[in-house]
Amino acid sequence: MNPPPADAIRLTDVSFSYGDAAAPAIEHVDLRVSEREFLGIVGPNAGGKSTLLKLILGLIEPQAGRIEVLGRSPQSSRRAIGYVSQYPAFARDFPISVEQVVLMGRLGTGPALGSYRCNDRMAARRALQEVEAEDLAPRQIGSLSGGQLQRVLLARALASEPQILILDEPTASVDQRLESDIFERLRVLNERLTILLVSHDIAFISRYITRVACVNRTLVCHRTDAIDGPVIEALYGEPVRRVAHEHKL
Ligand SMILES: Nc1ncnc2c1ncn2[C@@H]1O[C@H](COP(=O)(O)OP(=O)(O)OP(=O)(O)O)[C@@H](O)[C@H]1O
Repeated sequence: MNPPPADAIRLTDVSFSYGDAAAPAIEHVDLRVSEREFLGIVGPNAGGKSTLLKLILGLIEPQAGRIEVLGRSPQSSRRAIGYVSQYPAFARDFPISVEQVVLMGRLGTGPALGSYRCNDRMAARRALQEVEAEDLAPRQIGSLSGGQLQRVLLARALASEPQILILDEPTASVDQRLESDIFERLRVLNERLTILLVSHDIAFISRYITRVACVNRTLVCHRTDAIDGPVIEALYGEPVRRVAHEHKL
């Protein structure tokens, strides 16, 4: 019998509050994500989804509980995570080429500072090939369509050759055809990468994910085979954005 897959991410009784905020953003959260799992993360606005991602990325530290990423602290594993944010961290009219944007994904992956090395350029090219956007390399970033930009941002995350990919609403600004296109790519990438994906649309993502974590200060996981098709409709009726979503402690 094959051994069960190792945990890529493990949170044990994690709580986090911002400054002197009255209520914690995340409270008593337990979560285990296996290697090569594709986990969806849903929840209402201000439910704590981005806070959960920031904790896993090691950008903030919990006041209570323990987080392990690939068996180490989130800070030690930071380079093993590729991250696609909801909004690009640069102005669309900044005069920079697609290749240079994807190369940014190599920053911090090696000892050299300043100029990129040959293997950085090769990794950037491989990442662009993987999202079928090689021909976009010389284009100015500002000239891309929303769907092309999304693919380039995915390539930037892949350029660091990560083991885990984390995406925060990657398809928020693209239409449904492009959304399906991105998700088909993620399905292929999931054969070798663990993927965590924040979305407001559980009905759509349930075709691709194995489990969904509902975050509303606390966290509850559901297997998608248990909440498929008509059950999703019955549970949510419409996108989670509009659903009052309470967890009992
Ligand atoms: N930097 C911050 N300082 C203080 N409070 C914050 C900060 N970032 C988030 N919060 C608060 O923490 C709570 C959780 O926010 P978070 O951004 O994690 O939710 P979210 O589920 O990602 O929301 P959305 O779907 O609207 O993006 C909210 O009450 C929010 O106001």
